[in-house]
Amino acid sequence: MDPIHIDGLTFAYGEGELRRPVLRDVGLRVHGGEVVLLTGPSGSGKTTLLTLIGALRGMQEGSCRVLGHELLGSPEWERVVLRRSIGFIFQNHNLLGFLTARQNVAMSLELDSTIPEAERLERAGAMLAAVGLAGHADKPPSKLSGGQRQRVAIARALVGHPGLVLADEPTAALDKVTGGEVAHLLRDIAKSRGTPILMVTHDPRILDIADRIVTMEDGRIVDSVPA
Ligand SMILES: Nc1ncnc2c1ncn2[C@@H]1O[C@H](COP(=O)(O)OP(=O)(O)OP(=O)(O)O)[C@@H](O)[C@H]1O
Repeated sequence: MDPIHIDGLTFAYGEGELRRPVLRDVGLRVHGGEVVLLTGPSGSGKTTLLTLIGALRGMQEGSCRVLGHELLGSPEWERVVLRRSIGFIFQNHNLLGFLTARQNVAMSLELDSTIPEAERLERAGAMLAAVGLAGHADKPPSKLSGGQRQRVAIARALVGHPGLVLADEPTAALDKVTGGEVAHLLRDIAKSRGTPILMVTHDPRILDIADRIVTMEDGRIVDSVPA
């Protein structure tokens, strides 16, 4: 089964007279190992769709199957289980300032109590080396550049071998060269592991990392083309 399989997904914010539909009859598949970029005008519903797929928001109508879990009507415990299988990367990295890069990455392995702390830190160090930060593992985020912080966020999202990566504008705060490097790095690591990526982006400079580009307008998917 595809890691993401959505049919007839409709979603609205607000209730009664204030109810505002933002997603209308969305259907989307993301295949194993595929890198899909989700693009479209501001307000077209991209982030809302990503948060529904990531089980960060409750479904209202339609079917949304992610890594084998149907999210319509799913209980919170199942959504928690699913979220642990997803690597999330956001625009503002969300690293904890009082921890080192290595500790930030290791933290995402803490949910698995079978991994001893020494191994968590070792795996975090290896993952930081894989994103080119071997010499920076013991620095706090404040001592790193924007691009380096986003690499830490990539390491944190991937260290637990997630079944899916969801990224929301991961390069928006970076300059052109750094944004391109970070996007390619994420793509290369995910491809080498066969991990699918769904990434919301406005950034035309990184469209070349995609296998497929999906365009949304006014809550609907209007285009889905191989890159
Ligand atoms: N929590 C919320 N409550 C009410 N309305 C919301 C909420 N979040 C988003 N919206 C509205 O839903 C619509 C879709 O927003 P969404 O953030 O999903 O779009 P987007 O395509 O990701 O936009 P952008 O590219 O600007 O981030 C917008 O009109 C937005 O104002």
